[in-house]
Amino acid sequence: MNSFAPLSGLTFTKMHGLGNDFVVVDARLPGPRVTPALAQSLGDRNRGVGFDQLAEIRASDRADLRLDFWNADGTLSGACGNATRCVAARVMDQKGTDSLRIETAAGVLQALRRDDGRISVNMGPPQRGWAEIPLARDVDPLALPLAGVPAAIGMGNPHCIHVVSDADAIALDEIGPLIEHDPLFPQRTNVEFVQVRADGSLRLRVWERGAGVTLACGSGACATAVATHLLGLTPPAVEIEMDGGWLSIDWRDDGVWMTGPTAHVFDGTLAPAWIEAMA
Ligand SMILES: N[C@@H](CCC[C@H](N)C(=O)O)C(=O)O
Repeated sequence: MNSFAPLSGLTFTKMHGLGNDFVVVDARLPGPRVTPALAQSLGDRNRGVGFDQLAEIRASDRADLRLDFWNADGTLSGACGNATRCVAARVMDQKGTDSLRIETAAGVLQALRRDDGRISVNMGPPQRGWAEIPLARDVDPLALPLAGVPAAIGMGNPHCIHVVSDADAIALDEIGPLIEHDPLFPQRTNVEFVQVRADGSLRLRVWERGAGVTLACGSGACATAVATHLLGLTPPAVEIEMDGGWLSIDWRDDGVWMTGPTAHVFDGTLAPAWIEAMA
């Protein structure tokens, strides 16, 4: 017997989509419930496991499963595109299927495995009205009264998209938190800086609400593709390069489809003593 094996505790799976990394916990199994404090402690990259988001699987009577998303700061989000694709990939592997329906706070989402192994999720229609995004007051979501005149789009979570000439020149870790907490966003916001390249692809960098700079953001890529299309800069289907790699986004009649790779990194068990010390 491995003498380092924990006796019992909370099991989890570590996954990532383009370096946007996740701890996946199956709350249908016995074990401690996820709370804001547990999410925050688990998200600590030094004292916990570390993640951008924690995806909590729960039972659903409307779909194959339900997912709830926790940010590293212990707050909940209505959507997480990359975690949805990652969990879909793992569950499809386990069930031997190529399609899955996943209930989220933003609705029931369809996930599919493509022939090349990439996973697609239909994130549903974007929210374009100021109250649904939500914004604090009635302003034009495509021309916000903020520096740089960014656009706001909801994908089950709020996004503030800035079109810039050089996305790599932006001091994301300085500007990101200021916009995340701007009073125009009553639920705070994710913050995107996007550059439209000569070949029609997009270069995107994201400051995530509740997580900071991440290597990729699925809902951010969807919101950005919607915004650049509405602004007349791109067709409805576009390739987006983030720091962690590429996502294909396609805004169709039935919703915004997002396609990209996923990776299963490892499975683990939290030591009971760690859980007790954290409580
Ligand atoms: N990484 C995500 C978005 C996660 C949630 C976000 N930080 C929020 O609070 O809305 C994605 O892939 O969509």
